[in-house]
Amino acid sequence: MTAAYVALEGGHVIEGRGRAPGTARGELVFTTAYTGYEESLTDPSYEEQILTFSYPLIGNYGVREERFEDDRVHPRAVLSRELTDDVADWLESEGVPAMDHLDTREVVTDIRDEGAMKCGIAVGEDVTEEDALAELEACKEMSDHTEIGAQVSVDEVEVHGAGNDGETVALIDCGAKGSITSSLVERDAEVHVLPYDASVEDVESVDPDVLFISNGPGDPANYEQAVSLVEAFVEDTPVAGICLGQQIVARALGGTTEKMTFGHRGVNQPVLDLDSGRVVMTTQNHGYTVDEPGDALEVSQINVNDDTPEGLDGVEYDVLTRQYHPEANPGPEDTLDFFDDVLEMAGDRSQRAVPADD
Ligand SMILES: NC(=O)CC[C@H](N)C(=O)O
Repeated sequence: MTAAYVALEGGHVIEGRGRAPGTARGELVFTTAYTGYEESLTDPSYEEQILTFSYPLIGNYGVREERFEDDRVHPRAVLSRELTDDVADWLESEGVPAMDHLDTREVVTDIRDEGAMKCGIAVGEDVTEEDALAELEACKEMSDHTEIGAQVSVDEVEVHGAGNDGETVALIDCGAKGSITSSLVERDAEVHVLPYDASVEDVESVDPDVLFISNGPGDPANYEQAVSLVEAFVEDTPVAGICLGQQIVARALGGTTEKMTFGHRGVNQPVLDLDSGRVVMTTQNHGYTVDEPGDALEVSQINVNDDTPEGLDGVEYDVLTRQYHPEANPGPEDTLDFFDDVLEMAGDRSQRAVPADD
């Protein structure tokens, strides 16, 4: 049996069974999702994290590329009670260490008590506890990954749905899940995917009907350029955001963000819409949250478990954001109408922009 050790912040080491070799370090988090492991493992928002699945059996319906949200696995390592060979082989081929046969209830309880924490992992024929502890020692705080956007963004502009007759979207790619783009293209939008550090001129050259800030990994405080884009465009152009995007929009408009203890990661987070009184089940993956939205934004939706802001509306400006993942993938599709609402908001703008008859 291949040896496997995971070292938690504070030095507690847990032994398991090696399933994919290698050493790694990252912020230890857990998801409660019981399906959707292909989507979660390819979600760029897990960059620089080590993902623990609390559901005990992962991989029982194989690995299919059409489910991927990006072209590679993003967590630095994977912990599970039981991983199937399909998933273990996939992770090995991606160079992502994985272990199973450990008590993931213990790991999840530690994270819930102590918060998302630094972690080191070592898996292989000859590895020792010390190898996992050395990784832990070298692990950085998530907020110290200041260039994390560059690790996950496109390098060049990509256009999806070219020639579609719907709205034009400038999607700032801070680590966007593929299904955000496809949800927009399915609704006839032409989506210009721009790098996370795109300039005001880059966005102007697209002349978008809506500026859309994507999800992404790490601390929203490390996305200053995206914050300045929202500041530059919000008076004249509708603005939308998902997850990291909500946090960036809030920071741009006078709000603040903070780190949560262990965050929300799963596919059954209940969210209350304050206007309609309707509760929807949502997919989530975040460790930061909007603390104060600021005067320019009002909270439209809250998390039923802890009252944190799940949706923000502009008070004067056309702004619509969600902390959860309305595109699902994985998870429930209760919230896909967010994309209709965003494109309707964008359409109102493009109609305003039509020159008056003379
Ligand atoms: N899915 C996301 O966009 C995550 C946002 C941010 N990195 C957080 O952890 O809160």
